[in-house]
Amino acid sequence: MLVDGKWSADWHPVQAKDQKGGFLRQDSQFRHVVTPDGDGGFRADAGRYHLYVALICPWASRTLVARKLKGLEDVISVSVVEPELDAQGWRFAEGADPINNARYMHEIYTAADGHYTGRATVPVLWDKQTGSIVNNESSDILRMFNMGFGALAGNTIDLYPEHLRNAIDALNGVIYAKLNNGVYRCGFATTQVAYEEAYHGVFEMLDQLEERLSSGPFLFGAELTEADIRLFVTLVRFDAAYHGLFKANKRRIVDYLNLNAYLHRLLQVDAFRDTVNISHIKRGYYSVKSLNPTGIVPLGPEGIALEGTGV
Ligand SMILES: N[C@@H](CCC(=O)N[C@@H](CS)C(=O)NCC(=O)O)C(=O)O
Repeated sequence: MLVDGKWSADWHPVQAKDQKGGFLRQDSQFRHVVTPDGDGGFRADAGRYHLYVALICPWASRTLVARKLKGLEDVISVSVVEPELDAQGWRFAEGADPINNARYMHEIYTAADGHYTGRATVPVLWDKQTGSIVNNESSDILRMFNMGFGALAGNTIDLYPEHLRNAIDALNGVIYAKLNNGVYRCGFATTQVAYEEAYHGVFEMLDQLEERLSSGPFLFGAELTEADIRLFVTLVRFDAAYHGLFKANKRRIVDYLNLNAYLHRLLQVDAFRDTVNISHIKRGYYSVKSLNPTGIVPLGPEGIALEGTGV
């Protein structure tokens, strides 16, 4: 991580733990918002913003799905980091960052704030005009892509409709705690007790969702919302990475009738399918040395040989 703008120690997935040895995720620090009229300082202009992502990362993938669903591909450009994290975290291949010409993601953070202390996470929404980070919190970026770009968006689908907002927020909250972040708490637990607590939460949530999706097609019936995006990015990684590497191994998604059908339903939509890259997902997660010291990437499971275009 960065301490006062300097890369301080080799990258490690766990920097903070709770009293039981549970994994704690850091809070995002850049929380500005892009709006159609720029009243908060960042106006939605075509070509002004750049999105930094990793295709292994569920949080970054949320933003990629939303960008594509809203038809913002020509408005917001993208850079993709290499799937494997090395001692300095996320790395760019030669030429992958035409905006800042960075070699590592942490350079984007120090370009925005020379005294930044924290992890250099993706996604990041970068403002080319002021040379700064607008936001590094995927849930904010998702909402910005839904409404903040106004008429620049290529279509009018509303992923956070007024009449469902409270219900979406409530569902997002439990799915995040027990499942989206729950799988990480399972994988990065440093005690048996923390692991078991996280494990039970993951499968309680999957069981509840299996039930909920018996009447679909989406989490809120016929309306596709941001809650579906946030669930999808975890489901699509589950059998390939979380079941094995993170020891979330009571069941796989293919073992659930409704969840599996839902996952495949979403995969028929370009914005979902095209932003998935299973090879990046497997290589990336299995490169985490503390969980997989040999770095061997498993060949299985079969039946998920899904290769999207990346972005
Ligand atoms: N709250 C952030 C979390 C982002 C996050 O943790 N991203 C991970 C990748 S999945 C990351 O970049 N980790 C690198 C690190 O922690 O050093 C969000 O949702 O945007």
